[in-house]
Amino acid sequence: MDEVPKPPRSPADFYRAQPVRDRRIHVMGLGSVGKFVAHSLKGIPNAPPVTLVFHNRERLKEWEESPQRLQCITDGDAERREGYDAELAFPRLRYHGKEIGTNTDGSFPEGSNAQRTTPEEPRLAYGESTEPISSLILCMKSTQVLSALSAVKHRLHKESVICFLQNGMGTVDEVNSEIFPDIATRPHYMVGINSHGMHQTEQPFTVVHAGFGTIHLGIMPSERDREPAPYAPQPKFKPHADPQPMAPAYPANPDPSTPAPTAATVRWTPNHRYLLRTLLRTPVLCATGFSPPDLLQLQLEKLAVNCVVNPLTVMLDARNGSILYNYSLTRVMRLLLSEISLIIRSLPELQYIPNVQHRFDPGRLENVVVGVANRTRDNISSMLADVRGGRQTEIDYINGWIVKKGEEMGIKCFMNYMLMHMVKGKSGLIRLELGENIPFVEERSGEGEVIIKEDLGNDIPLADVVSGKEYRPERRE
Ligand SMILES: CC(C)(CO)[C@@H](O)C(=O)[O-]
Repeated sequence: MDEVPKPPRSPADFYRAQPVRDRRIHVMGLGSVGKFVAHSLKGIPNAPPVTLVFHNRERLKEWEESPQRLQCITDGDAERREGYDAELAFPRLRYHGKEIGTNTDGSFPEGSNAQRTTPEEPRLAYGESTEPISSLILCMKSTQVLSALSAVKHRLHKESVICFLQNGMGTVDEVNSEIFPDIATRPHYMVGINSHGMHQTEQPFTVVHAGFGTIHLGIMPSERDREPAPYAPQPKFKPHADPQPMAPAYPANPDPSTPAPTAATVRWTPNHRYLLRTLLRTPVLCATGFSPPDLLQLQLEKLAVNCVVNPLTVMLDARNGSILYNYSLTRVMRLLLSEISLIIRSLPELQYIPNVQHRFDPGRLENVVVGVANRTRDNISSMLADVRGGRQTEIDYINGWIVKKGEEMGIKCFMNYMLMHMVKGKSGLIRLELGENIPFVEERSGEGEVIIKEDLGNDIPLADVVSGKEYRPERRE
């Protein structure tokens, strides 16, 4: 009879039994987060090979003509690291949720819906690669994940691991339905929540690490290895006195159609384990690992913060601290949080987790939001920065996710729906203004700064002075 292989007893046994064959880590999305992560990875002992994946030819050329170093500035000290490989992967353009391909130079093919990455047509542009990718960290904004991932999907296989480092929720679901619909060949996933503060400078390939934070990491159980059911934590202890299982204060399963939980244990693949351990042993990242249910709750807490701070700072065009100590804005915050709390507390995947009703009650969420707004009071939120820069915002993955979940559960989230469209409206206006370079509201005659002339005298009728009929005020340019 064949001997059944024993499960590995320690990480060392695991590595011996299932060695990591490919240590290379690809980083896509080379904004401040991508540069920071790639820079940090090269600072550890026995650093992994890191490939920077550029999204356009000009940027790759700029890199190749530079000393090929990433620079991170912390408290005024610049640290340069080198030894990176570089590649090119043109994002696939998407219109109305559909991929419409790209030319070899990355430009949009006129009137074409052809995709160039079919196996029969493997034409490669300079810098492109067809090598398989084992570990990929995605650092771009949620809005760019689908088009970026599409460009390398043929290089990812069922043992690859993708680490998502985006704000908001819903990206992974979109990737599943749009990029990897087949569960049998879908790569494994990890999710990270970043709270480091970073920004870019004029200097190329440089990031400023302005606020020390953490990265909360967790692996997502693959649907291949388990039934798609809510995550349930393994019971850690049993009460001695009472042989009955512990019952939460709220009914564990208010919705009879919700499937029963399965065990929260996950199957670790070598790539999973390797990428997670590599990120955990990178001190600057301050990364910590969490179980899937814990990570989900941390994501939802961050979502609640982003649902309030980000759109309000956009509408006010002000720093994060502006929403504090303001009676009217507190009313707005509470209305938003009452909807957000209801949606989160109704999520079927949280029903088996104890204390969810208290952790996500509106009062506690308000404390969390106010705490973050206070700690980051001098920051410009990422959404406000996007709106000011004429870029697409992540609102669909923040308030939009709450609205969408509400629709699925039959709960109407009016406040979040309105705020989402206010942000989209404002962002659209600014993008038009920036794109066409036309001032949107032109002054009418008689409007503008009024300069009172010294010699008007008392004999001029007040009405004429005010209307500017006879003595039209001069305007300053
Ligand atoms: C917490 C937060 C709002 C602080 O600026 C940040 O997540 C952001 O800017 O999106």
